[in-house]
Amino acid sequence: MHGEVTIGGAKNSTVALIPAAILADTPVKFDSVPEILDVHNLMLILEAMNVKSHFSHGQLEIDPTNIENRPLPGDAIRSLRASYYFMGAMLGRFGKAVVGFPGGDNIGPRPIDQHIKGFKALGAHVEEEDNAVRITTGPEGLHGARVFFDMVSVGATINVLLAAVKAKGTTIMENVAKEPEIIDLATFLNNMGAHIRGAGTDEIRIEGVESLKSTNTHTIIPDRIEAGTYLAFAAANGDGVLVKNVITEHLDPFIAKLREMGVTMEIDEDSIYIPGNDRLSPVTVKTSPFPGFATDLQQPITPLLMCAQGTSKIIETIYPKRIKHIPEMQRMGADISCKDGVFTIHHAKNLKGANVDAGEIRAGVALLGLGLMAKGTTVINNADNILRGYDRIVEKMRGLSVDIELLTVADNL
Ligand SMILES: CC(=O)N[C@H]1[C@@H](OP(=O)(O)OP(=O)(O)OC[C@H]2O[C@@H](n3ccc(=O)[nH]c3=O)[C@H](O)[C@@H]2O)O[C@H](CO)[C@@H](O)[C@@H]1O
Ligand SMILES: C=C(OP(=O)(O)O)C(=O)O
Repeated sequence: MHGEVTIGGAKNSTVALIPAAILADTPVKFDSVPEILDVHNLMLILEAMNVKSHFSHGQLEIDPTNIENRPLPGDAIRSLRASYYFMGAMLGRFGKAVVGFPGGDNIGPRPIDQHIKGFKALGAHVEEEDNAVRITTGPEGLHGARVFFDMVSVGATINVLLAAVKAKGTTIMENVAKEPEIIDLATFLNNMGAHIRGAGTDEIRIEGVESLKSTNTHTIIPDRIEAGTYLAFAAANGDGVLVKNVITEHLDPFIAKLREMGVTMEIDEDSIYIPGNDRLSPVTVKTSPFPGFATDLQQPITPLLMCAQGTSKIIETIYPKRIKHIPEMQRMGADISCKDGVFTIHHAKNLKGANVDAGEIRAGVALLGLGLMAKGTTVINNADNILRGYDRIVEKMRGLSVDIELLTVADNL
């Protein structure tokens, strides 16, 4: 790999910002929007609610002024995890919501009990029916409340925040997630008149407001997981790769791990250059909520760990069943195993290209990374899972001299 790559807007911000847009009483505009399947599926959901949207060259305009509370399309809802943000957003907008159970990556059980606990604390009535969640409120609508989350959850923090932003009175959410994407969402809402304080700390305080109005374009923060993916691949296969549009602070634990492995990096204000060809040491990676090492980067860093002289370990504490890549990597000749959420990764000697399956987004991209190191051609089936969240990945990889081709294209991309 050789050349430059520019990181796109964060998937996990974008998929929260789009549902949040329906809380506005004006059209809203986003910039630096990634070209990913999740965005197209969220646009289909908006369309079903009579919300017009237009997406071109990284600019997304959404006009929720004629929104109607209509049933949402099941296929689009099931195509991504973040469709559940319509629960909080529709509650905030209409005081009621019926949303099908979400899809998203197949990475083991993903309960939403904390989201529901938060909605109930705000005064909502929640019922589960026919694979959907029906949430209603009385004539008074939602009211502010104190919510203590039993575990740190990105999704529950965002969903309850979306519901609370227009609720009457003060909401205090404790033990919340601190991910940069939550700060991005709060910034967008505050710029429209919301009163959210503490995003990025473990307590968020919201004073409900009556109306939200957009007056400027919101530029989405760069995707730290996309950046980490390219950095890991560059360190494994690179011959001079510059990764641009990076907020390096968002990648602190990842960069620290690369450093511990012995990866040479030239870190600038908003870019990182990796010369490549370093002799690498094995490490132990333990995933945890931000500011810890992101679970979404444990699979993308795996091919790099196979370049180290020795045995590395990954301890996956968030999704111990996030293992879809393992049998596929074994078929490519990798010496990797997993027991109870602990992955053991040995130095790889004789990797060979194979026909493999992208079981989910990060498993898929990790196979792509391993394919770069393997002899021969790798064919990745179900590549839609990668396209769910990696902005123009084929184009970007080609720009880094990778010989890659998209064989079938999803209908709605
Ligand atoms: C769209 C989006 O932003 N997705 C990200 C989000 O997913 P998501 O928001 O689904 O992940 P959470 O932070 O909610 O999950 C963290 C942990 O809490 C558990 N949990 C969560 C909610 C709940 O009500 N009950 C419960 O038990 C989950 O099973 C998991 O073990 O954060 C994950 C953890 O950083 C990332 O891997 C995903 O990329
Ligand atoms: C798990 C992920 O996404 P989602 O929550 O959208 O399934 C991910 O981005 O790695």
